[in-house]
Amino acid sequence: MAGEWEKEKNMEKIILASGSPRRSELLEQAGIPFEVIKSGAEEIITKTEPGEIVKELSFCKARTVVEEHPGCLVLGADTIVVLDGQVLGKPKTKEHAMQMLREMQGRAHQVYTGVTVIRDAQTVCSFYEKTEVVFYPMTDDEIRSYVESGDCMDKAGAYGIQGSFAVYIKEIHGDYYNVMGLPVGKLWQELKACHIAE
Ligand SMILES: Cc1cn([C@H]2C[C@H](O)[C@@H](COP(=O)(O)OP(=O)(O)OP(=O)(O)O)O2)c(=O)[nH]c1=O
Repeated sequence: MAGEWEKEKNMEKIILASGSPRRSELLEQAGIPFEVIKSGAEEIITKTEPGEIVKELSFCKARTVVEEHPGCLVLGADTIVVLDGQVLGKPKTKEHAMQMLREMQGRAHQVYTGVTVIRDAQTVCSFYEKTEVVFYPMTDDEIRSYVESGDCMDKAGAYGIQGSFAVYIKEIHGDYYNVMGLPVGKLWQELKACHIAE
């Protein structure tokens, strides 16, 4: 029985223009056939609204890969954290990570992931998903110890919901997988709506 669910979906293979191991893991888990070709896109932001920013960045990532792979379906994605209207990307240093996590104490923040799927010059779909997250209060020692573990350095907002940081997650409103970097449920709905998947 389980085998039925583990089977790869019957659809065209997607090129995942992302080096994020989480995104690969989620596509794998969903049974969506893919291969990874990392994008070297420069992340230039011209938008101001968070949903538009992540859509724009996901498009940039997909576009650089599609140029080298004409005719292929290419997926780009980007995740940011927004705290009181301020965009937080990945921390630049451990001190920066500590500062972000301290600022996120006692208030909700929003995680936005934008996804763009393109083929040649045609945008197949482009959307974003927003999830609200609230942490349990953390002492400065707990923040330091988490940051020292190094888990935070490659993640927007300086934490990974899917790892040891899980013990500090108090509330989540919306799609968990969106926080991890890819809203696979919404992606699947979009792929079905444009007849890429059935
Ligand atoms: C908030 C949060 C983010 N993240 C990750 C997802 C993304 O990989 C990363 C945000 O950085 P991104 O710039 O979106 O992606 P990336 O640099 O990892 O990969 P690429 O640019 O090649 O596509 O943060 C988690 O894994 N867990 C979390 O809880």
